[in-house]
Amino acid sequence: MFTDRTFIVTGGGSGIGRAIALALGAAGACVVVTGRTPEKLDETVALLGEQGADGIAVPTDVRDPGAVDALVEAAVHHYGAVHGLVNNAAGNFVAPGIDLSPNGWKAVVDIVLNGSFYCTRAVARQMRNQGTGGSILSVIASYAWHGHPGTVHSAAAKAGVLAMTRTLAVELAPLGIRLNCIAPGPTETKGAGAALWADDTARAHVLSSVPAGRFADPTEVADASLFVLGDRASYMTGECLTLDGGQWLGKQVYGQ
Ligand SMILES: CCCCCCCCCCC/C=C/C(=O)SCCNC(=O)CCNC(=O)[C@H](O)C(C)(C)COP(=O)(O)OP(=O)(O)OC[C@H]1O[C@@H](n2cnc3c(N)ncnc32)[C@H](O)[C@@H]1OP(=O)(O)O
Ligand SMILES: NC(=O)C1=CN([C@@H]2O[C@H](COP(=O)(O)OP(=O)(O)OC[C@H]3O[C@@H](n4cnc5c(N)ncnc54)[C@H](OP(=O)(O)O)[C@@H]3O)[C@@H](O)[C@H]2O)C=CC1
Repeated sequence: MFTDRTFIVTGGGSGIGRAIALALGAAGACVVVTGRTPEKLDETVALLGEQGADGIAVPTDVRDPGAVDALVEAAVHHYGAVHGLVNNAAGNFVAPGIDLSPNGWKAVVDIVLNGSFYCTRAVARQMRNQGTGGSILSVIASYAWHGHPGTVHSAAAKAGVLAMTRTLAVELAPLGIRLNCIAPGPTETKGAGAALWADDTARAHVLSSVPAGRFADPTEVADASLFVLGDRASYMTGECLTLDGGQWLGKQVYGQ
């Protein structure tokens, strides 16, 4: 289903982004992984190579719109076209909003909301030029709609990404470009562990909020992402697929 298609995956050097990149590669796609740390991207490309898949690393800071344009140009230069984008790059930490500095707010909003817009805009322009259509997936979180104490920057930014997705889904549908979100629940990654549940108490607290009683594995998020990105979801746009073990429906997110 993904053969002869090229996908850009931001934050593709770790965690969920790497799992999505590897799943896309296993399904036949050419994968352009991006992020700020070249070594992590090179590791993903090596893993793609081990499974017989084709991928390249293009280090980019998604906060820089010029660098994002250059990322898309590099993908086109190497593979000839771009058919999909996964907005996965993110920053996060726990801080009460009242104590958050303007720069702390900006650090997260710049990566999550502004970065996702710059990437979406650049890739959609390329798809328009190609006349091919395409599929864009943004990784958000259910606190985009219910909020969460301690992560006002990320919750607000993810809510912005959801609104961006729904708005552009309508604008870009005539061009054959679909935009959707996926909202994973707590997922076992080093990045989220360090940012959100760094000690055993915090980890147990997060776990207690998940009716399914466990964290997600990044491969589970990747499997669902491939469904949304691929042709089996060809009439799905402006939507958000939640896979969180029942966490937000359980309404225990705010418990102490
Ligand atoms: C209680 C929460 C439980 C929630 C459970 C809900 C279910 C799960 C849903 C989870 C959804 C989302 C998950 C994720 O997003 S996980 C992704 C985690 N990965 C990363 O964060 C990787 C990338 N991270 C970073 O790059 C950095 O952490 C950062 C975002 C900070 C950006 O780095 P940068 O180098 O650009 O920024 P600086 O270090 O220069 O800092 C900029 C300002 O931010 C302030 N800051 C940074 N860390 C903290 C902190 N821990 N507390 C307060 N303030 C912080 C820093 O001081 C700078 O501000 P000032 O200049 O004013 O000092
Ligand atoms: N794990 C979880 O529980 C959940 C995660 N999510 C979302 O899933 C996505 C992946 O998170 P996860 O895998 O857990 O965490 P990671 O920390 O592993 O992933 C974040 C990635 O973003 C990249 N990144 C950060 N800042 C930038 C930047 N300015 N430019 C380009 N790349 C950047 C990082 O690479 P580098 O630092 O090298 O740039 C890293 O690869 C995020 O969008 C997160 O919000 C959603 C719900 C739950």
